[in-house]
Formats: sequence, C-alpha cells, structure tokens
Amino acid sequence: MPLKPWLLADADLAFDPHWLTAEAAQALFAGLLAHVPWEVHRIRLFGREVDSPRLSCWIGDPDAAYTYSGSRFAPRPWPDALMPIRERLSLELGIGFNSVLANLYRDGSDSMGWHSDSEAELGPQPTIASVSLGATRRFALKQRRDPSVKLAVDLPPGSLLVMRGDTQANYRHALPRTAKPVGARINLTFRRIVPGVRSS
Ligand SMILES: O=C(O)CCC(=O)C(=O)O
Ligand SMILES: [Fe+2]
Repeated sequence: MPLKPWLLADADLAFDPHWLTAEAAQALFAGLLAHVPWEVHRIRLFGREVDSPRLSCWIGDPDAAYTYSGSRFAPRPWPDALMPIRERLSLELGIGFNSVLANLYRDGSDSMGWHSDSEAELGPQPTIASVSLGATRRFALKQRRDPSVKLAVDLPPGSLLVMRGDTQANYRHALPRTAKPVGARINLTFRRIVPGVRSS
C-alpha cells in the first residue's frame, strides 16, 4: 500500500499502516528487542537531568553524532536487521538516512513528552521516517501557534509515518502514557544528520 498524505494545516505528513507485513514487523520487533543495546538516556526536564521514561538506543554511521534533549550521543553501529529497512526507506523517500533513534516503550507507563525534532544537525526541513513495531500506541501532534489544532492517531505495528517539510517547525509531537494494559512497543525514527553541523 502506498504512503497516503494526511491533511493537517502547515504540516507535511504521510502514512502507510502496512509498510511492513505483520510477519516482517513481528520478526524485526523480536530481533531488535533481543539485540539492541537498550539503555536509559538522561534528558533535561525543567532544567534538571532525569532518566527518560523509556529505553533508547542511538544508531548511526560513525560521523552522525547527535544532540538529543541536551545530551550528545555517539551512535552505535547498525544492527544487520536494520540495513534493509534503512535501504528501502532511503530509496522510497529519496533521503540518505544515516541514523536512527530506537525507542523501547516497555509498557503503558513509558512515554515521550511533547517535542519537535528540530536540532540543528537535522537541517531546516528534516524528513523523519517513523516505523512502529510491537504494541499499538497513540501518537499525538499539536500545532505550536494554535495548540487547539491537533491530531492523534494509533500507530500499529508495521506502520510508517513520515514527517517532513515544515512539520517540525510548526508542530510538536508526543507519545503519551496510557492507563490501558499494553505490551512493549519499539519505534524507529530514521533521520539524516547533516555532516559537520552541530548544535551548541
Ligand atoms: O515513539 C514514537 O512514535 C515517537 C518517537 C519520537 O518522537 C522520536 O523518537 O523523536
Ligand atoms: Fe520525535
């Protein structure tokens, strides 16, 4: 099924609920769960350093160093299982993705707060390709200028959400916690770090 555009003012979003087959999504989920060196990243929240409420791993080419939530991460090497995914995304979207942030939400109490992926290393109009695996969780977008302009959507396993153009400049997004009993979810956000650019 092709990527379908999603209409949201001043954003550029596209979605394919079945980018991977159920079998491929399940196999990738199991492989990454077992083999990615998951760690707790520290994030800055209201001026204080705290553990982020999820497990993460920053993966990328050696020159794709990245600052995330105020901390600088040297990327881990690419696991074999991600190479075909990276290839296919780069071909389909015409972007040389050189890094991916993998997040593991162990259950409904793991989450990601409101943010936009607007670090200087990503350039002014970054294309971010988000692949979801495991449990379905709700993803939310909220316009910066008028927070009543918002969208929430369930991201099922095997789905691909592409955020590009001015989406990061005009919107924040989040993966809210949920009281519903849910299993583990892995999300992969493929990015292109512009070599040589770094934020302060
Ligand atoms: O888990 C998600 O769907 C979103 C992850 C995200 O926003 C990020 O990695 O920057
Ligand atoms: Fe994000």
